Amino acid sequence: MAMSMLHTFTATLSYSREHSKTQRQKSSSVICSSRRDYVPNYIQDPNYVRIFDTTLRDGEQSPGATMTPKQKLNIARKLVELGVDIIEVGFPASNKADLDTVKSIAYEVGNETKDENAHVPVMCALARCTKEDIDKAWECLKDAKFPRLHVFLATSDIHMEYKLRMSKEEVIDKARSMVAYARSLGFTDIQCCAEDAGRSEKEFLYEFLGEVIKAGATTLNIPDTVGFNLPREFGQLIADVRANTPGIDDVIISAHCHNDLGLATANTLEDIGLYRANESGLILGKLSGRHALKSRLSEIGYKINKTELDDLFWRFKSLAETKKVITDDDLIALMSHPVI
Ligand SMILES: CC(C)C(=O)C(=O)O
Repeated sequence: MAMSMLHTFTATLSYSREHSKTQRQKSSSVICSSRRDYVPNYIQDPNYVRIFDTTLRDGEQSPGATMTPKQKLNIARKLVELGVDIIEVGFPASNKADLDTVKSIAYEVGNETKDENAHVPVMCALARCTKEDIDKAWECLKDAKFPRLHVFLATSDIHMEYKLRMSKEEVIDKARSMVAYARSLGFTDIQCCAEDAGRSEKEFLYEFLGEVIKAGATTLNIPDTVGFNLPREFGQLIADVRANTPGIDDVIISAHCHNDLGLATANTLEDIGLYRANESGLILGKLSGRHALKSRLSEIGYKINKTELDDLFWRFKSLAETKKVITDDDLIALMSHPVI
């Protein structure tokens, strides 16, 4: 079961977020202003987050969530209106109906329009790591303005042993050669997915990802395929991938989280607008005392003496008169401007 931004109420669909190395979440006005010059492996504005919507593909995997071709086209049009950057339109090799639908949606909404300022999203199709699947994806997307291939292969021990029956070396070899094959057909925008990344052995994952970057992948999809990761763990996984994958600065990282434990949004947004309480569950505000302040500071890494606490406490109190909650960022700002 996965989840989407659009269909959270059904808890069925999938929701991905892409960002470059230094990105954080940003407002929709920034999203609109930065979208125009699409470069697959590079986002000019370091604060811009690309939205990859897989309602039409992963969303359909939930029991009872199947859609007719007409419904899919209507949804695709709505996604364009919403300004979604990348629409995963389907999995052409899975059945003929999907192939036809991907082709027609790519034609209807993924092409140049007369209005050169109109938003044309990237059209993405899923494929296993086989030539047949990749050929079908290319057949559907080759005339789109921005065609993207999403190719996947599992990297967790359990999937490699029991589903793929392949060794680590074979998995790397296959992924590398299929990314290169997609390039040879004409795909210049290739999203490579390490399926079940959330349960994969990390050193192997870095190696796999590094190799597909060398072969020509432009986005790396890091999924929590079985909806099993917790937010801190998933955040750490992304941080580790960033820190340890060779060539990572040349690609975009995409998070793809499933909602089996109800954590897809929290896992995806590495920030969900909640204030973090201290270990005893308290939020800092105008009623907080010295002890609470000192203990939160220590939790975020500041050790201060009595004199420093005296100084800080009164500045903290006067700030707390002006806002409801004092965040960690506020504390960091207060600490970086000591009066004594
Ligand atoms: C098959 C891939 C792309 C996926 O949806 C997942 O791993 O969650």
